[in-house]
Amino acid sequence: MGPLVGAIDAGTSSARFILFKAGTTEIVASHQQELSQIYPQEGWVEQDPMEILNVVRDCIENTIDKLITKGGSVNDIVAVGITNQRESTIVWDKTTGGPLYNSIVWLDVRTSSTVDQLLDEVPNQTRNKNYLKPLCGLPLSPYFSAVKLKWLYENIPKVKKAMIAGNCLFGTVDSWLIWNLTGAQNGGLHITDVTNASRTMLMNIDTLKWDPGIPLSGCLGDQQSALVGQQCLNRGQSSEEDVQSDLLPEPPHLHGSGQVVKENVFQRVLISLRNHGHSISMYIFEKLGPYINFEDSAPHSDFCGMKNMLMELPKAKVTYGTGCFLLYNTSNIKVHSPKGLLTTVAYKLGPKTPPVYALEGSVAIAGAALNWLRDNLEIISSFGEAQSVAENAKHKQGGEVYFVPAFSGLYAPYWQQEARGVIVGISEETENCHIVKATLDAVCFQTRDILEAMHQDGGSPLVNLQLQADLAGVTVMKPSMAESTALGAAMVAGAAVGHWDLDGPPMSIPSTKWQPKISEDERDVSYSRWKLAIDRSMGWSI
Ligand SMILES: Nc1ncnc2c1ncn2[C@@H]1O[C@H](COP(=O)(O)OP(=O)(O)O)[C@@H](O)[C@H]1O
Ligand SMILES: O=P(O)(O)OC[C@H](O)CO
Repeated sequence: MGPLVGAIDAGTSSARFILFKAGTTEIVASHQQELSQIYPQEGWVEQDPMEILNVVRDCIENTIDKLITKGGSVNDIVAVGITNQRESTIVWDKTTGGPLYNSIVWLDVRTSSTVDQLLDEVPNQTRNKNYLKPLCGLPLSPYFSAVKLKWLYENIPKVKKAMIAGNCLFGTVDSWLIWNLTGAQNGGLHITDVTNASRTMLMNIDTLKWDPGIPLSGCLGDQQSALVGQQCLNRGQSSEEDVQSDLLPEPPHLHGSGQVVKENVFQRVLISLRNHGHSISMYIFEKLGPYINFEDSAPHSDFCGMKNMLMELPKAKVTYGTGCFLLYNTSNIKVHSPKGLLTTVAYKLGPKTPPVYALEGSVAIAGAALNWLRDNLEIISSFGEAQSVAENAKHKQGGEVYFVPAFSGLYAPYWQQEARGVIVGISEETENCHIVKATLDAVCFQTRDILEAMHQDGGSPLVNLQLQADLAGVTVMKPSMAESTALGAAMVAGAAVGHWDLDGPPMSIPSTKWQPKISEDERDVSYSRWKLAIDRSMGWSI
């Protein structure tokens, strides 16, 4: 059956293990299991590190069982990659191997006051959130690992004691899993990679060094992995000069629509809706309006040729899981965003290759809002039901409802840790279906917020892509193989052992393309109402 490449995808809501046929997008066997979340106090989100580890182990074991049933064997697996929820902070005792505290999940906002204190320490009393951005690419926010680690040191005596004794290991979920899967107390590797490290606030994004430096390799944060899996790569580009020329293409000859469309940088945004059914994606794309064209299903290769579409590979993707993350590959260039986007490491393929960077728009609550409808409000019984329930709202009064799911503040482009969720526009006619619809709308509006920020960000490379977009219109593709995150980890792991050629032509992934069905006026009116709802969510938890 082999060679096969495995990918461990340890997300926030679920973990999976997936076996791909090397060099292809074909899934041979997989297993997925949900993960529980612990909410000890308002705004606190934890997970049990042992549960994460055990669920990952179960996923691996079940997948192997399925492989064997199909006639394969463990010996067919030539490499395993790992991809994971980022920022979540785990500390454990290197002598016992036991966690010293639960994982503090990326969504957790207990460190708001820690961030506040840090802001007080910014020179010249400016309280500038972006003070460290030139160094690490990130604003000061409870989102990132460093503040979570500081909180653990200051608040959990066991952690402080182990740190002082030199027995405490810190890591994001990738490090925790790798340490355990490579022997734990008996020589387990305590490593991470630059994509995860770039989200701790502890790594300099220029030098890619810790303070002091440690060489890293081996895995990818889940959103960067999805960027690779969606093939938003810079194939064959090794120098800054090459990158520049790619970003300054000759204006292409426009075939097809014959209409020059003024659009944004995202002429091609790849969307990965993991677990989300077809109809729900339809709904989302309809809402994303100006950024999307819908056309018939067509294989990836057709897409590349269509409308003489610039022969360029896609550079951006959005992935919807617990949160929603849009990453735009900016090649060797670190684009600093004045509009609240993060400058992050996209990937680094081996010790001798230069790092590739990305601009990221992070949204904390996307799929998690559906969990809230199911588990807290109990107004849907399954995720799959959300679409049909929301459809009912179309035929009923009471539909002017907007829901800003700022459960733990708002991330990009607002970075407002004091924001909290609001549902506005409720009338006597409002029913469950309106709330469900408003939840799905919120996922779309938040993505649009990010797209707007990217659009406005301008900056030299993006402005040039804008020109390209002006001519091409906008196409968004949803790959039929939705496990882009795991695929990225498999690609990188496979490449490291010579079983995946990342420089070769892109793999052909059948995809569906989308374009809006509602009018621009309708879209603009609802988006301006969304902005009003955002205003109402701001500053609530002060
Ligand atoms: N059929 C569906 N339709 C819409 N959303 C779904 C569906 N199935 C799962 N989801 C959403 O996807 C999220 C989980 O996706 P997953 O890829 O497991 O996330 P993560 O990578 O964060 O672990 C859940 O929050 C859930 O709300
Ligand atoms: O669990 P996901 O897939 O929503 O991803 C979580 C992110 O990595 C958090 O930054």
